[in-house]
Amino acid sequence: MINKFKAAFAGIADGLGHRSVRIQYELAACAIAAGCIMKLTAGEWVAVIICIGMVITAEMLNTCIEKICDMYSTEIDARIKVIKDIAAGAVLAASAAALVTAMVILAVHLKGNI
Ligand SMILES: Nc1ncnc2c1ncn2[C@@H]1O[C@H](COP(=O)(O)OP(=O)(O)OP(=O)(O)O)[C@@H](O)[C@H]1O
Repeated sequence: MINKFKAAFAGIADGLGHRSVRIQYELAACAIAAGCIMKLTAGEWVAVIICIGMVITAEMLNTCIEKICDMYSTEIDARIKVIKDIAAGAVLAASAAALVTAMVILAVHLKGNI
C-alpha cells in the first residue's frame, strides 16, 4: 500500500516535469488564490476543487497518452494524430467546464457586490 502511494506521488512529481502539466498546477494555484480573495462558499469550493482535479487529471492522462504514442512512433501517422487529438480534446472539454464554472461563480459574486 505504501509503495503504491510512493509510486503515485512519484508520478505527480514526474508530471510536474512537463510544462503543460505544470501550467495546469499554476492555474489551479491562481484559482485557489482567487477563491480565497473572493471568500467562496463551501459549495463553490467543492465546484472549484472538482474542476481543478478534473483538469489536472485530464492533462496528466493526455501527457501519458502522448508519451505512449511517441514510444510507438515519432513518424507522422494519421492514427497517432487521431489518438493525440482525442486526448487533447479531453483536456479542452475539462478546461471548458472549469472555465464556465469559474464564470458562473464570478458572476454570482459580482452580482452580490453591485
Ligand atoms: N506522430 C504524429 N503523427 C501525426 N500527428 C501528430 C503526431 N504527433 C503529434 N501530432 C499532432 O500534433 C498535435 C500535438 O501533438 P504533441 O505531441 O506535440 O502534443 P502537444 O500538445 O504539443 O504536447 P505537450 O502536451 O507536450 O505540449 C497532436 O494533437 C496531433 O494533431
